[in-house]
Amino acid sequence: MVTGAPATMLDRREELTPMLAQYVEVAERYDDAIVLFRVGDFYKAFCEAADEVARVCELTRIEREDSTGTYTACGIPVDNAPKYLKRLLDAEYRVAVADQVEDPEEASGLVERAVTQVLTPGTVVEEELLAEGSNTYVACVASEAEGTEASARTGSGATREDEDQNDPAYGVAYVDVSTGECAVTAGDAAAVDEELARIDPAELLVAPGVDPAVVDGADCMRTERDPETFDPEAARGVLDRYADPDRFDAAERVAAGALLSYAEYTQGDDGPLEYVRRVRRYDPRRSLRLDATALRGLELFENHVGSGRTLFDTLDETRSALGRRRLRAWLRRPLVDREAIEARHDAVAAFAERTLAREAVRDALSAAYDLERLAGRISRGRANARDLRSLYDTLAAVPDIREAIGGVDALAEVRGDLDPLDDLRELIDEAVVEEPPQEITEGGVIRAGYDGELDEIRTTAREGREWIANLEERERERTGIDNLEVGYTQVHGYYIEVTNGQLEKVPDDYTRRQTLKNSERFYTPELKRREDEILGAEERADALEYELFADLRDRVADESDRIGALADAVARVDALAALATAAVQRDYVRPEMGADGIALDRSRHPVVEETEPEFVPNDAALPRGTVALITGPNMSGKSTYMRQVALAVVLAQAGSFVPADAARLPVVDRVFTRVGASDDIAGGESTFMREMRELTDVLHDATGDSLVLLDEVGRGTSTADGRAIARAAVEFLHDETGATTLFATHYHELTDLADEYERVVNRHFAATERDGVRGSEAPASQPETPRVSGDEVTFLHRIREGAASSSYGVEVAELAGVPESVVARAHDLVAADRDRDEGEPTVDAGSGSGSGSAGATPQRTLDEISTNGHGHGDDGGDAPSADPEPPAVRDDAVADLLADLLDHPLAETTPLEALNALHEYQRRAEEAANADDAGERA
Ligand SMILES: Nc1ncnc2c1ncn2[C@@H]1O[C@H](COP(=O)(O)OP(=O)(O)OP(=O)(O)O)[C@@H](O)[C@H]1O
Repeated sequence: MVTGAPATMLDRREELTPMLAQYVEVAERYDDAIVLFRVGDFYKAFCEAADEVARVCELTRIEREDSTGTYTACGIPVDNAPKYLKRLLDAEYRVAVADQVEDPEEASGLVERAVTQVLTPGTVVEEELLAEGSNTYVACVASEAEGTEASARTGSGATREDEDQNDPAYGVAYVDVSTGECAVTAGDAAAVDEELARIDPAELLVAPGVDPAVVDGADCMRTERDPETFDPEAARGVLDRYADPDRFDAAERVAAGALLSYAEYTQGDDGPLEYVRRVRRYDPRRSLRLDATALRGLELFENHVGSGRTLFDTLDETRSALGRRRLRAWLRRPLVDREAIEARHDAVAAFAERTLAREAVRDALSAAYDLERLAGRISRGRANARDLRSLYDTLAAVPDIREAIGGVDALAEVRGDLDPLDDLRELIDEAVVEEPPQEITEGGVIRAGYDGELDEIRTTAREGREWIANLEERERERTGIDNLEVGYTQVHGYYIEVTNGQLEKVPDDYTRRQTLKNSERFYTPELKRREDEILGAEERADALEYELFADLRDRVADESDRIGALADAVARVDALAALATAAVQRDYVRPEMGADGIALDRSRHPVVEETEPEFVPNDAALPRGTVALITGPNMSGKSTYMRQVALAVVLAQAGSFVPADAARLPVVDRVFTRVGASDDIAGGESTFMREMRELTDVLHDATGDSLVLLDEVGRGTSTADGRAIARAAVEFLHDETGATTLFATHYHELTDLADEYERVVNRHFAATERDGVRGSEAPASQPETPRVSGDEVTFLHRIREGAASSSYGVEVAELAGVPESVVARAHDLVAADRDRDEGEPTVDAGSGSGSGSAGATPQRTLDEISTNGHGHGDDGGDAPSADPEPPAVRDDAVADLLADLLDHPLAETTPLEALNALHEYQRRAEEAANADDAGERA
């Protein structure tokens, strides 16, 4: 990274020209940024900074030579700056833009320049650099106990319980500098992780005392700040400019204060950001909690595989950037207050029932500009006349929206908030012409009739121009020179031109101004006077227009609270109309809230159904506290089913209708997931370690009001361990947490739990396969016609009562194109395994990681191991040579080992302890095996 003052320039400091010396001076103050200097129509960088700008932006460098020697320079054209600035930001640069802060014409000597803005990924406000329908946040994490104390407490030796008691309160603050939205909350380390996942900042500031592990999950640019900005008193001082600091906790104060001080710094350090009108303090528990794993697992906003579509994409029927951001926020933080949820459902229902009103509203919204960002620009003094006209156009759409939803009770509240700001609209319309120019310093902005003085000046200028327009004719008549012409040049002003042949007719009051080859140019005293008058008037008019405009902009800025409130209402209307549109177009149903458990009739997965032409709807009946064990072949639809149940919950609580024929849903406090292919190895953790970490979170934090999705828990380790962990987890969820749980598993023996535990139920996914190979679902017993094609498995994607008997791993391997010989061999092994088990359910070859299907050791069931010690008899000639004979083990040692494993208090085990424990269990298993071998040899 090349930031601050370029080294070469520092070395030659004494010799630099005044302008380069000025560059070095500014660059030294912004040593964390690459500094760009406004010179003419370019933003320029010099020496090493120039080399870097040229490299990142793919621009040419130029060699410059002056009295002090040669140096390189690189310029970004001002007109096309956003494109290049974006490249620098993408390369994780902060860019300090130094503008001329003095009129070059008035400057004596070097024009004064100062940094007017520091562009950073999280604080950009340029329209061209911002994503339209989403927020760009910069966030800050600080801890209450600054310094070493805080980090010492979260050291890895602590158990979760210890952590809970001692965990310092962290403050998390975030701000969108383009809209002024700013909020802050506090919580423990886990809450920080969860909040950062939801905020999804583009840039993060971390206070010095915060343990780096706490912010590990945030995948964005880190920004270092001077430790002093995190000083509690300094932070309080900054926050005080925006809100009463005593409303916040110590950690919140530090986070918000340090953050706002950074935001001010990036906007040119001109003091408080007027458009950050409030610092909202919120409690994450007042919304349905979705941590990073859940957001990812449910693919709300991101999808790394498959169609690439997300839940948000599917629902996004909004018509404005405001609405789009709001819908995102609703999905990110669904509600937990039943009344509030039902109020949203009422509003969506009202829109869903009224097609005309809905379409009228959506049409009107299409004309709406991004009010929040407009208001931001207006308050920052960066709005031009076109921005004010955009505000006018948006305000002009409001009455139509109000009219369309008039008289609808469920929409009365939002209608009431849709204040069309008539006074402001009239003011703008009176002041600003309909199609103003881009520039606000060159006139043509203010309407006639708005200001008496301006009108007078303009009249003077106009009369002057009229007088000049008629001059040619008058002078031709007066002098008898037929070809006399009146013209104007930038340099010489107005002139009367007479060709050489007519010069003798020139009257006495003509004064020579310029001699050309074939003609002479003259002026008269009156022409000169008029010229001065016109030019003076135009200049004064431009200056006055600018003044009037700036004044108007300030008056509009004074109304930013009202504009903000209107923006909020427009965002709500758009999001509600969008949800209604999605509901109507995709046939969603209004959920009945407050049920004691989940009951979905013919529910669908909102995203998969869009791409799957024959999506099979499925019911879900899960009374509160049910643990549903879901078995079935690979690819049969288990993950999809679990996700669709969770998505119904999320959608309902976000205010949406849900994809089902009927839905009765509880209000859930938290959705936990450990679903699907989250085998990404983030942060260098092993897959299993990550899985256990996620499981720990679930077991630790789930409540009776939570919904838990677990997919193939334990598959990251050996079958026996995985099975033990899965069983223990089910027992714990049933006995201790009481969370409603969907648990997909390939460990068929877990299905026995349904006999032992009251609220454990079995569900399975059916498939048919070529005749006679396996008797999973006898085609005749099925209500629907089974889809058997050739000798392939056909998935019915239909959930049923009871447990599956088979997992079809080998068939799936075949579908996936695993070589025929391997498939054939795997079939043989599965058959041999089944013969041995005599119908006893076992873990299928091909389950979990799928390794079993390609020739690994067939696994024995838990019961086999614990009851007779020796799982398998002789395999005879059928056994593959690679298959070692299962080690004979001593019953007592194994029984003890299993008992310990099953009793292991998972909920109180940190991931590290889990690994250690596993290591110990493995050691004991080996010891038992060796002891037995030794016994046999003796
Ligand atoms: N109800 C359904 N109707 C139609 N197609 C479905 C349905 N459910 C799932 N599918 C399709 O089946 C495929 C497999 O689904 P899914 O990943 O849910 O299976 P799975 O049982 O979880 O598989 P695995 O055990 O291998 O993880 C997906 O591509 C999906 O599009």
